[in-house]
Amino acid sequence: MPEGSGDRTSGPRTPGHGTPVPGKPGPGVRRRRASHGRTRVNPGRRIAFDVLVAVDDDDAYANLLLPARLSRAGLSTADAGLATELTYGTLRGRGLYDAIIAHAAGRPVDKLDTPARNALRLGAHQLLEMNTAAHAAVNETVGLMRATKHMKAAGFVNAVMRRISERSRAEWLDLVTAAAGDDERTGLTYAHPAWIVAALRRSLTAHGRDAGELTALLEADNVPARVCLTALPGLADRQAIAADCGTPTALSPLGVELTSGDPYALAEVQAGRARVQDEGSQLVALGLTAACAPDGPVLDLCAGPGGKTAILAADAAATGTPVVACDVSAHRAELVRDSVRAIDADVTVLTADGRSLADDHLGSYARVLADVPCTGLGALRRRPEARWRRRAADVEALQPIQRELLTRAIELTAPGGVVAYTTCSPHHGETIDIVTQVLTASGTDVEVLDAPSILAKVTGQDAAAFASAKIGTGQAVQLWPHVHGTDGMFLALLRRTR
Ligand SMILES: C[S@@+](CC[C@H](N)C(=O)[O-])C[C@H]1O[C@@H](n2cnc3c(N)ncnc32)[C@H](O)[C@@H]1O
Repeated sequence: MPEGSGDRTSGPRTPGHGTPVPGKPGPGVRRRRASHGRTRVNPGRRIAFDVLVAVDDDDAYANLLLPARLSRAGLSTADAGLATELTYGTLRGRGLYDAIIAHAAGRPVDKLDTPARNALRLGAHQLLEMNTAAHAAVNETVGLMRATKHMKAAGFVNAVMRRISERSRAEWLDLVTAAAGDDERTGLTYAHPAWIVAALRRSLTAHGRDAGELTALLEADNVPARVCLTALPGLADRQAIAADCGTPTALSPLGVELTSGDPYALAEVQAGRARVQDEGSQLVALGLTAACAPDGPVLDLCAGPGGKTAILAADAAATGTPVVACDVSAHRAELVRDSVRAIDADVTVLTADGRSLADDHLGSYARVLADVPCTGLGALRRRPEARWRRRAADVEALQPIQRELLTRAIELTAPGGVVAYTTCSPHHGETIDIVTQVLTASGTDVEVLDAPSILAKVTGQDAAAFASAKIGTGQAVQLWPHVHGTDGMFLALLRRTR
């Protein structure tokens, strides 16, 4: 029998004294009348619940759906803040909450109906992370079931919530990790699946860092990213934007960290002269513009939605250099067109598979950006559900296209020209391994540049701040959320020698 169905016979086999039986209210909790028409649910909590159900049922993206729902609902700042904390916090902590719910309900969470499962996740987050008083968290979770007309599940949810409320987070953690291996325990503690814990540990060392940084990295993934803007060079006045609503970023010479307000409401953003963009994304685009290369056109091979294209185009506008931007998705190519609308540059946007751009493009570009599709393991703080959606097998599945796109990027580059290979993942299998494999196949036609020194010039920092894996005679850059405060962007700069 699927759950949320008021199955009163299931649940733990030997409930102890005072332990509520799923489907029946426990001591001290009065059963509310089934007057769902009158059950009031905080609008922020209701939106969080709807988003969780859509993420679970329809593979929706919380970072897109939640802002849309919030702006439609016109909530107070407090309620919008509550909705955001409930949604993101619950999605991030799903691994631990599911283990606890399964224990308290006596069955795995995938045997529960979607509404009951997500109401319980929300309730567990309130109880164990937000320290909401037990009676309030239980009543609000049950009220949510009633308000959304899941009357039969309300009793079951009530009983499971009461059982969860009997232990603290630390006690639950001890209980559900008692038989767990190291990575699983670390994952449940720091809200990551065990395979990502293992992959990030290995990636830290592969990029020349200490495995002891793992906890700091996992914690950084659980902190919402700073909101940063790029003031496009020649179009927007960075200092003026910073004076208005933020502070200049420490690393990117184009960046402003927003300290208040809605970035999309800013006049400069609406006019396309400034863009919302992570500081790490700014840096890898600037790494390509700062490398020494012959004069000649610029290609952005995987351009959508156009954040980096806008930087490349603004830079190229100063010299009248043509820019070609390509994306396999027509919708994303359209976003690229929009990203450069304010820039007075010669930009051509193509909808095409970068692996098979027409042969007349071969060997013709002075600078090529290959910002390839990847797992996004460096941007987990932006997409709280992504860590639970991704699978270890995704890394391997993406490798062929990453290799093909980088190989094609090199073929499209003129002799002496520079390719930037970038990912928003630090996974060694998508970064160092891909560059090494493609270099091996390219023989002596390609050399690896010293990307840390190039970024040092861009940022005014010491190159050591960006030191990462040595590849051939050069070195890549791996940015980290816990070190640089940016997304985990990877950058390798390669010169085609002939
Ligand atoms: C990491 S995103 C690029 C982000 C972009 N550079 C930016 O800064 O806004 C990767 C992009 O590659 C595109 N893509 C995937 N496969 C491709 C292919 N074979 N050829 C060209 N683009 C591709 C995806 O549609 C996606 O827009």
